[in-house]
Amino acid sequence: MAQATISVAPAVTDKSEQLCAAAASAATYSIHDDVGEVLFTKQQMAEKVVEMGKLLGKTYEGKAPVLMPILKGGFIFAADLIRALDPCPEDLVVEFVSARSYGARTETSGTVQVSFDAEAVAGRHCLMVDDLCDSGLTLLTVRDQLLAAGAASVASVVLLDKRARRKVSYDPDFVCLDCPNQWVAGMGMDTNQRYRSMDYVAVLKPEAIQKAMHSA
Ligand SMILES: O=P(O)(O)OC[C@H]1O[C@H](OP(=O)(O)OP(=O)(O)O)[C@H](O)[C@@H]1O
Repeated sequence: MAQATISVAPAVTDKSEQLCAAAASAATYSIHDDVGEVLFTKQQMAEKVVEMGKLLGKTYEGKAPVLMPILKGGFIFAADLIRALDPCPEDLVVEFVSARSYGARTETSGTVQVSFDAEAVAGRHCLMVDDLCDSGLTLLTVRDQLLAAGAASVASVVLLDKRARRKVSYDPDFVCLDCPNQWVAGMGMDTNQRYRSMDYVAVLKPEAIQKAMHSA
């Protein structure tokens, strides 16, 4: 039998800039072609997630928290954060929250549709995990519904906080990075469902936003 060999590429600590440069010269389309500016690199975010994992690990030690990723955008940050919790709280459980307000738009619709398992949160310390706090409406709405379902406490952690866009009286309890007032994508954040898989946060080219918004 022929022996299979796997070639190992040289270690790269951060690929964001190289990906954009490579996309610019590539003949075939890549989502990286649509990037106007890289705002936060993979490495910058990874460092913040490690710090946050230590802070939250200590904060929730002995509290048996419920980690609640807010779908869809929060799933990538939540996956990174849960593995960074140090120490990992005993009896930690994960429950997903479905929340949606933007759809194929860049402004919140003003109404957030929320669903979660109410039985799983009664009497528990809940930590909402989201990619972004923008108007604040999503986290405010989910928090109120968790408290109404009997949660013992509700706090939030976000990867990015876009304070300039706040429309309601709500600030996340834990913030990894402050975000400028620009439409951003990547690390779970979408533009009409695209770009969530980029492992960095970017400002898209205006024409790319228009194209994504008008795609099926
Ligand atoms: O502070 P806000 O103005 O409420 O905006 C923040 C929310 O918007 C995005 O979700 P979106 O409703 O776009 O759904 P998605 O997570 O499925 O992309 C994001 O993931 C946050 O949950």
